[in-house]
Amino acid sequence: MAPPERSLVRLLAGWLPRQRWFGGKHRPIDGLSIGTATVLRPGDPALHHLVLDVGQSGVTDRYQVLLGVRRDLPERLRPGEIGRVAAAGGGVEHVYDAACDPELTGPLLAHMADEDALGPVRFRHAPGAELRTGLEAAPSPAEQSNTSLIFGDAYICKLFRRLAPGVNPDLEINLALSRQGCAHVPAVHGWMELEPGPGDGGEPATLALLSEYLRTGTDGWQLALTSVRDWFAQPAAPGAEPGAGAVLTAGDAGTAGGDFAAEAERLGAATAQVHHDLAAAFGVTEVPADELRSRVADMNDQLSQVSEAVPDLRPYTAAIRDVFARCAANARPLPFQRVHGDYHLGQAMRTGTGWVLLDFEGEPARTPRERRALGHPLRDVAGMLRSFEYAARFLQSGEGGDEPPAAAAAVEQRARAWAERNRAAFCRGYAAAGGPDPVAHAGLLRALELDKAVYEVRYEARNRPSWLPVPLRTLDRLAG
Ligand SMILES: Nc1ncnc2c1ncn2[C@@H]1O[C@H](COP(=O)(O)OP(=O)(O)O)[C@@H](O)[C@H]1O
Ligand SMILES: O=P(O)(O)O[C@H]1O[C@H](CO)[C@@H](O[C@H]2O[C@H](CO)[C@@H](O)[C@H](O)[C@H]2O)[C@H](O)[C@H]1O
Repeated sequence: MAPPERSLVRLLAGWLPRQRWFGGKHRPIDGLSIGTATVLRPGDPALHHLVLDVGQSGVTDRYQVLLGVRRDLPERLRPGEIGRVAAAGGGVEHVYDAACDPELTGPLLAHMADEDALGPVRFRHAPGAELRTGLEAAPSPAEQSNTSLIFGDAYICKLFRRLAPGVNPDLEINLALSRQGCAHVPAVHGWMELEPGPGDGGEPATLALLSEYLRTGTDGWQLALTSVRDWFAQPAAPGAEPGAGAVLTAGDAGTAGGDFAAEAERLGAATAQVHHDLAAAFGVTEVPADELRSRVADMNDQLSQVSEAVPDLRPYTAAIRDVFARCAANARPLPFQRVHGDYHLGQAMRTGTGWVLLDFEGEPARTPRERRALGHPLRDVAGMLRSFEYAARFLQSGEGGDEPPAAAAAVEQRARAWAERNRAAFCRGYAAAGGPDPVAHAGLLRALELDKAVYEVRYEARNRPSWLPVPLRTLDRLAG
């Protein structure tokens, strides 16, 4: 690529907001500059590693991009094209998203095996790990906040897109849990990091995490949706009129072909085990009641911000505030610890040997400090309970579509029965394996679930507006 890079910056400013992983889609980009640019592979095709400083509403975020540069762009790479720039020796070159080019991403593995350092980009492997190199990488088709590359059937490498200073909690927690001998996380094989610049506090920022690829795994979200589909395909109970009350119950949801409850219970147990190991690795702090009250104040702040931004939330805000107020009024000292922080069915994979938990990065919209903050483990339980609600309601059409009210009520009743059965099973498994009993902490759990639902309203409004009805649909009951 030829300097100056002004035309590249312009191209990137147009391309970024169209990327699933770009966290600032809801705000215009006020300024974009290239923080670091490192050639990881010269020639044609070339691989450039860029850290971009993206200014939006007075805040600057750092994003990582891998750019491929070629004189001729083969058809298969066209979907990733970002644009054309002037070439150093005259003429033009194509710039594209290198994540879709195995010729460029394959060598990342060899760099990790050799622990290379190229400019500020350092490659590391886990202590004692002997990496298999020469594997072809393909971008993962998963719906995700970052970009993952799958190397053969051996490794998955997650390229963190929005960078935060210091070690990423996903790497930090996976390494710590592996050291504890935790069976519910994938093995860490390597990572990439960026040398700290001035003002980074001397700690390298994690750029990528290379983990064991769980080739026998199916993600919990897909498994749950299969079960929900089966459940919705069941004929109505004999004599039942569509919409008639009390026809289908949580117990009936267990008679459907693909019952998920046993898996939900095992997932609850795995979650409790991971919480136990997190406590062993990072410790537990008994926080005073005031700390919980201060967290509730943060929950109220988030509620105000989201209802300001998303008017559909406003009808529920008063009821949500009441639940938060009751939680604050009943506050007492609680044991806080490191938790997952963004726990849902897509963060758990069912493998041949049991459930494995993924992605300990925390919620993408939170600051690095918030992501690392200690919390009550029921926060994760609340996240997963929300996910059962999501799965149950995912197949419901739009806002009820053109269905007559009675049919819509019957559908809602089925969704509720599936969610109730699996929520209860998960909580049972969690408590039986030693986690704090969700039933005994009902007020706290309800407040945490509502807080998560408010977060989801903002997440969906920003990232997937067509999904917004999903969290809204559950607020009526949860806040009532
Ligand atoms: N170790 C793994 N083995 C197999 N698939 C994985 C693994 N880690 C993640 N995945 C798949 O990739 C998806 C996204 O991973 P995740 O870590 O949640 O990424 P993100 O933080 O970008 O959302 C998961 O839902 C799962 O389907
Ligand atoms: O990308 P991440 O996995 O880090 O998490 C973000 O995206 C999730 C969606 O991909 C989002 O989860 C919400 O949708 C799920 C269904 O797709 C559902 O199971 C979750 O319960 C619901 O919160 C998550 O909130 C967000 O942080």
